[in-house]
Amino acid sequence: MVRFDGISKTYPAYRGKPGVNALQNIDFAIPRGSITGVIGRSGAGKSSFVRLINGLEKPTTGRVIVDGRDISALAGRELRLAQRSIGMIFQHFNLLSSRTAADNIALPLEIAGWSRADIKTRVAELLALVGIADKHDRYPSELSGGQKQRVGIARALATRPSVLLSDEATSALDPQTTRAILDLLANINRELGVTIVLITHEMSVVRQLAKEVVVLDAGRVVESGHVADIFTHPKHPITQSFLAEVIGDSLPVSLASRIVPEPVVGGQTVIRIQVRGEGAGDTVVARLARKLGLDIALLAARIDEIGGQHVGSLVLGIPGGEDAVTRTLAWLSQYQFSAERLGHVA
Ligand SMILES: Nc1ncnc2c1ncn2[C@@H]1O[C@H](COP(=O)(O)OP(=O)(O)OP(=O)(O)O)[C@@H](O)[C@H]1O
Repeated sequence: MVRFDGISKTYPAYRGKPGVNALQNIDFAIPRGSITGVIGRSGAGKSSFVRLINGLEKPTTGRVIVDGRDISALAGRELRLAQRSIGMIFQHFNLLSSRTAADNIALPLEIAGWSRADIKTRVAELLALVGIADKHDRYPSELSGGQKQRVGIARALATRPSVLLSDEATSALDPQTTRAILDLLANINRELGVTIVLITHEMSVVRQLAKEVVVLDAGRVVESGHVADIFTHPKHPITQSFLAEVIGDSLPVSLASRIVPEPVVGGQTVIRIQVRGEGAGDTVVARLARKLGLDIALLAARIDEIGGQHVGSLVLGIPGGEDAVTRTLAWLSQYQFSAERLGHVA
């Protein structure tokens, strides 16, 4: 388990630049064996958050406890020993270009003083684990981005850490390779029980891999919890904006161009319903049409899945004038669907 106890981090003023409160008043626990996504805009404090976990930064106040030990109080040899149980992978892989894949993976083991024979066995094991056993003697320049990140993952896991930190590890990869690397990380979490903490600005990464999420804004934790709960009921504007990246709130152009502000005789009122929760949107149109006896039109729909829950929106055309719209909105609010009026179409 990783625990932040009353953490704040201030970078001091430097060469005329003012000091920065990068993290403030953070009390937070990351459960053992979980996959936790840390999201936030640029400068929110994500990197500071993970650098505190592996002791690369010291907190200004508070303690960071990793597996029962106060990592923030350690220095020198004690810190280096503790850091063996915390692996890290990076956006640009950080491999040594003069070393083969195998020798890159061997590096932390050499530093930890393993014997040559043990290193050989362990490196072979790790190359197989990350699916590149055939790349043993390849140099980084001979590997694809995905293969380089596999080497990075193998190196990070070499000393059998209990925590793996990922700093935008898939940001430099194409979507297909990203998916493969995220699948690999999910397997590693499942099979080795390694706690994974991943910084990302990409919602698709959180959606595919994380079970828990921490939302940082201006150095504070503004929301945290299960991915499904947070994204079916996002409270903070930052969380809502991340969600909007996935489900979008733009209408199809052909529909948007038809919507007018004033009612159209014989036309429809356009409303948008937010869909949140498992199966939430499946039957709403049919139930609404049946209950109110209206020929409701489904004008647009976008539903996605996050943490096994549906999130998205349905855009409906309600015929029959103001009375029908009022009855529709009343019915929707009774079933806790939030709805907004977008205008009218002919
Ligand atoms: N070593 C440092 N010295 C001074 N200020 C720093 C240092 N590292 C980070 N900061 C500042 O602290 C704040 C938080 O930075 P941090 O890198 O933790 O955020 P981030 O969310 O990871 O951002 P990004 O997504 O852009 O990497 C920013 O205002 C940044 O400029």
